[in-house]
Amino acid sequence: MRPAQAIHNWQTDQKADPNLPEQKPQYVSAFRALSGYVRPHIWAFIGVFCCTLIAILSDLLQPFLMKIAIDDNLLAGRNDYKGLLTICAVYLGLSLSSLLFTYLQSNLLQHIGQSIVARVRKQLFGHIMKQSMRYFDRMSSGSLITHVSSDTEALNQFFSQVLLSLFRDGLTLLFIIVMMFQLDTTLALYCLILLPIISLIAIAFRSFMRTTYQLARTRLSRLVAFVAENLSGMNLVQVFHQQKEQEKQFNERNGLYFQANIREIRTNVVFGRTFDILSNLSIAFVTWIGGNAVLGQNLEFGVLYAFITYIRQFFQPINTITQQWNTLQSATVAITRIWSVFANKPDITDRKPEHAETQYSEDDWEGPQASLSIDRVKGRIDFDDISFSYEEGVPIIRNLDLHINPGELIGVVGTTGAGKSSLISLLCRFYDVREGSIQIDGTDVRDIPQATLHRLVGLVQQEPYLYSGSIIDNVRMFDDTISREEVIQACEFVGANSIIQKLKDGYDTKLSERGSGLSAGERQLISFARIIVFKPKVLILDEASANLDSHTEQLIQNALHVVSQNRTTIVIAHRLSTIMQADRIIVMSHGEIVEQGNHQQLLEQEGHYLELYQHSQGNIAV
Ligand SMILES: Nc1ncnc2c1ncn2[C@@H]1O[C@H](COP(=O)(O)OP(=O)(O)OP(=O)(O)O)[C@@H](O)[C@H]1O
Repeated sequence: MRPAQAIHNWQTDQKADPNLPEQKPQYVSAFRALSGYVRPHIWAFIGVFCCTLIAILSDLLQPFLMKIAIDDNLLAGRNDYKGLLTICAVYLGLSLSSLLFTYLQSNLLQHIGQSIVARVRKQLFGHIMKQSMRYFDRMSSGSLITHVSSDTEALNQFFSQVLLSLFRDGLTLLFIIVMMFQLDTTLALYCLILLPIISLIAIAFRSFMRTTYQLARTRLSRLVAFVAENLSGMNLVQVFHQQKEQEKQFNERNGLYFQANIREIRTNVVFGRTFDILSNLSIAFVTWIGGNAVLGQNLEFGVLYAFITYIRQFFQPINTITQQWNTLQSATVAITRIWSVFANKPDITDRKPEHAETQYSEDDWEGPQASLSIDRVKGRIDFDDISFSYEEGVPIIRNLDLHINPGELIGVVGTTGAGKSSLISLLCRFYDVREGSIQIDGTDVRDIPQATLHRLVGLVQQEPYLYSGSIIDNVRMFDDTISREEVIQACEFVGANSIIQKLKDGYDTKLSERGSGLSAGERQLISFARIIVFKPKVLILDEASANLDSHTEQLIQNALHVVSQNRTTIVIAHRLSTIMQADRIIVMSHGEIVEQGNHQQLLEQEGHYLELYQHSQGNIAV
């Protein structure tokens, strides 16, 4: 596959130069990485090349045509009106052709750029989705969002601006030089003296402008971060009457951004004018040298006219090419960053069955491990002497043994940081154990395809996540094969129906981001309904630690009761009242099980559980 080849190229290049700092543009490897994406569009690129060529030639033949009109017609005194009209018609045709082919070239290139970017973005998102939780622990969501949005956009700029400019402006410069030599070698050589001077000035200005541009961007991002922080902590700002202080800080940042912007605009204007002056000086220079030659009858007037026009056209491509240097730099950094995401292989993957050539999916889960069929799973869970740590040398769970019978309701309690959530993360295979094994009905979870495992094990999280969308879609997780009736039935089952009916549009009520229009308890009830419609064999509930009102708490208790029927259930409890009726309660401390038994037995042991119970009776959170 071509993108795979591109990634391979990128990885090879990284190995070849491992000491390069991450942010430094690596032009060669970036271009090599892109090659795999470019190949499918090769014919479109050839089309762009042809259009560009025709557009450039149409532009550059116009002064030449004027030269013919002046020297061969007007100054030759031939009074050839027909010839003049033909020249004017060809001139018009060339202008139209330039317009048409520039339009085609730009449209085609935009289309290629956007197609490549859409493909990279799709693959990038898919790749990120496959990463394990360990990866998300390391990567901030902010930087991942940047990779998927702005970095891919920088890729688009690479095609639509950098590539186009290198291509179009490079060719234009080349053709102008060829035309000049074609017209008059001496005058062309004089003009070439100007080329390095103009280029040096343009480069110097560009690098100065880059500094001012970066300063403005940095100040803008500080301003945006400040606004974002204030919006998310708005209640704190209001409670502590910080409005005036925050406004003062905002004004300071706003002022700095304003200054940076003004500096950027000024630099832009100075650069633009300097370029204009240089252009005029060059024209004056050519007019003086060329004018003398015309007066001495060593040069035709039409040639001088054409030269002056070419000199005018000479500046535009130099200006654009130097402008693209910044874009090229940021695009290559972006490409390097995108490919560093691609290069990261997910550390939790489905194991291949023996002798299989390809990664196996849930459909071919019929290997030696596949004696487990979803419908026949009873829900026995064995944690066999497991040990786990997030970071090397910092054990979180140590030699833990826990055997849960099918249909058992297990409560897990313990102090904060005891390792309760980590235990269920291992069962869901968000992480892999370092030692020991976890089995469902005797099959190691590492041998179960992840898609199947996540169908077997349903998780209601401490902070249930609701998506922007209707309640119906949130319950059935956008799976249209689940009918509206099934959703309503599930909601009735867990007692969420009466709450949903009271909402403005009932089941069609659109929830805002993360379901912020609902209370924590209501969100939990909806996620219970989700569990019911997906019918997992094992249910894990990481109970919300937030205080719920007694009515919602009762609703949740009832919901838990109904969803745990005939289903192995593990409840991580923050309120002991939730699990007092559990078949067995596990007490964890520092990654170990220190006590287990039912509520009464544990109270009688007069150990950790009793202590937690007494705390909870005193309304202190466990
Ligand atoms: N992603 C992570 N990376 C590194 N350390 C982590 C991570 N998640 C949890 N920990 C650490 O692992 C330990 C156990 O955390 P865990 O969340 O399993 O505890 P818990 O018993 O569920 O606590 P709580 O009751 O507060 O939710 C804690 O010391 C925590 O800081």
